[in-house]
Amino acid sequence: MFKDCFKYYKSKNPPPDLEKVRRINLEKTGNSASNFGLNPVKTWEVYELVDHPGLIFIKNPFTSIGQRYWVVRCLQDYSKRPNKTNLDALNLVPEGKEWWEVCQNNNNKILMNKLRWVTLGYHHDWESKVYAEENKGEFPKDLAELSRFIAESLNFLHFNAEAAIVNYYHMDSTLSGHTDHSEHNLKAPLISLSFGQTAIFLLGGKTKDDEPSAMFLRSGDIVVMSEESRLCYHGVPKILQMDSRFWNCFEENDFTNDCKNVVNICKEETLWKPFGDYLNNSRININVRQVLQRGQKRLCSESDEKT
Ligand SMILES: O=C(O)CCC(=O)C(=O)O
Ligand SMILES: [Fe+2]
Repeated sequence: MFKDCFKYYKSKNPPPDLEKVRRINLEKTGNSASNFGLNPVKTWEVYELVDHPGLIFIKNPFTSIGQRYWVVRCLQDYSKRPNKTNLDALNLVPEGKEWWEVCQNNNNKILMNKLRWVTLGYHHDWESKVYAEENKGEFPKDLAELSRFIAESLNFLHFNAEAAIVNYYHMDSTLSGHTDHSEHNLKAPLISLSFGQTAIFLLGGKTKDDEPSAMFLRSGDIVVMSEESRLCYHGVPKILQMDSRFWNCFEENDFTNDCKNVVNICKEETLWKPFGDYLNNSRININVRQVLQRGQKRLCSESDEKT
């Protein structure tokens, strides 16, 4: 069922329907939203899918400059060593140099499209499907704070961002149906942020036989997978071209943040241009997870588990 649906959306351009949703009213009002490039919480449009309890959708709560901020972080900063990327195995970026810098200096479009994922914090080993203590990098403080702010706004308290996968999609990229089950803490929600071109997102059930629902994920949209939906199959069969109004509409300009050089790039059109050019044919998804149970200090390494 999931596979058939995946193929259907991959080959056609059907509009997904998202009719069966219920609106959620948030009682919370966070003051620090603007520090993260978010509009005030009281203006957020938040929905839960009726057929998938626990799947929460926040319709683009970001300001344009806020969207730009996270895009610059993903392209220029999170892609840097020692964070692990799919490029590590390919030896395409010379020692001492960084991917984004090399792409810009040589206008290297081929290399630009080769980056598919970066992991932050605990690295998820795709082969063994485990997170290991030895494989841990530093988790970016700004992304951890953004994630906690989003979680708390939805009443998920004490969310600790410990791992993230940043997925970089181009117009022909897909992500096949899977569940995210390697985290030790499966009660904590999974927070997914999308920027750039639009994705068709499929959300199925606990098995591949359940019929999935399809929805558009546009630039700035946030999906939170929690409770019953936390372990459901999901995937991205198609990326669709969108216009760039989401990150180019400057009605506001009061964004301040510790990363002054990033904010400066977001506000200066000439500095922003290469990032905007990338985004015109790409989608970036940041998928944030809590790995540990609350109170658990560290993961057991494999040898600990055996003894
Ligand atoms: O790109 C997306 O919207 C989903 C990404 C995802 O499911 C994952 O990284 O596990
Ligand atoms: Fe996933």
